[in-house]
Amino acid sequence: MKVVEVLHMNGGIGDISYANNSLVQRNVILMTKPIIEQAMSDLYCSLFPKNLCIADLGCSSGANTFLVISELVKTIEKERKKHGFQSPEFHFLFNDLPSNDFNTIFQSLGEFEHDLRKQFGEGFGPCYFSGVAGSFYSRLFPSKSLHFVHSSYSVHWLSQVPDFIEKNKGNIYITSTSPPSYINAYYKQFENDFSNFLKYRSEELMKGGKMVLTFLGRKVKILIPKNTGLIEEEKVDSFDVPNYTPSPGEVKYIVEKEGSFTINRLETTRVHWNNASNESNNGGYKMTRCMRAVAEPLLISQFGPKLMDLVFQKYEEIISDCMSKEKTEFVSVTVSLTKETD
Ligand SMILES: C[S@@+](CC[C@H](N)C(=O)[O-])C[C@H]1O[C@@H](n2cnc3c(N)ncnc32)[C@H](O)[C@@H]1O
Repeated sequence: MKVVEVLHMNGGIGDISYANNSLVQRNVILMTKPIIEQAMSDLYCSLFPKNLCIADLGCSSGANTFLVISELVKTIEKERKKHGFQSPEFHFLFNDLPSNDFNTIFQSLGEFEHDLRKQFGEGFGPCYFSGVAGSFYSRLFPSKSLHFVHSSYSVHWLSQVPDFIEKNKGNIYITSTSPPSYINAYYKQFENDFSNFLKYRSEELMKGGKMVLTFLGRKVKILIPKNTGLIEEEKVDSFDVPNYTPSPGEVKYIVEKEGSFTINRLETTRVHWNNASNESNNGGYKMTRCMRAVAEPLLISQFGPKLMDLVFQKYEEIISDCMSKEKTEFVSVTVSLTKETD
């Protein structure tokens, strides 16, 4: 499987689209808002740039990327008014893999810019928007061209499924019974990918530039339905999900080992699944739609489209049962970084 070609969220604005099922990710962004705000305000007040270049990496196709941008703009507008400066020229860069539904973003840009102008009034901007298709595990932008990089719930996706010595029979992801060599292969892949990510961003960010990254972190109970005979066993055994949920310690270790960035903040947040889906009764249904919007294209690439309704029906049963019995929560790890050197 070539992750770069296969991975994307469900596009469009339909029932099972990412755009309509990304409330969990929205709530995560809202929870990490103070960290994003502080990083942006520190950056603005140390450089007072006249042109400001901001990139959202793994932006997908929903409104969450606009939420991040408008929060960043709010912080900058507040600070520049306080200091009596003119509004900077904004350049916003939306990045995702080539198969992402960029059209949904582009079609919303007019309305988004109109809302920004309405909110910030005379003297705001101008704003320029660009879509950048490509993997963030490669160079995406010119050297020292960026002031600020944001990425939420994206960098835990790996560039590839690692090479395994031992298979993880009957499962498509790490579970408590996975062989240690399988878990280690995932960690090594994450370490390699995240180090490359840091290296490329350090080349693209200017001195004093900042980056806030949020990962889906460890300690989440992994709810993957055991194969119940719906799908041939060999197909399950030959498929592994290309993502790794790191612990805060692992993030810290890799950032320090790579050496290009200083850590300003490293925080863990927890979002209860019922809060995450804004539902107290129908949480299982909502969470299933959210998972489907994220995972379906990947699953279709291995198992075909026919069984998807049935697979997610089963998933909903398991997840609803689990949510009714125990505390189910997402753990997010957020790190705020500065590139101190030239
Ligand atoms: C769960 S979505 C998060 C979207 C958005 N940031 C949010 O918080 O709602 C993860 C996104 O990361 C993108 N992604 C994964 N690996 C990537 C890579 N190597 N380069 C660029 N984007 C990637 C996926 O295509 C997907 O759109």
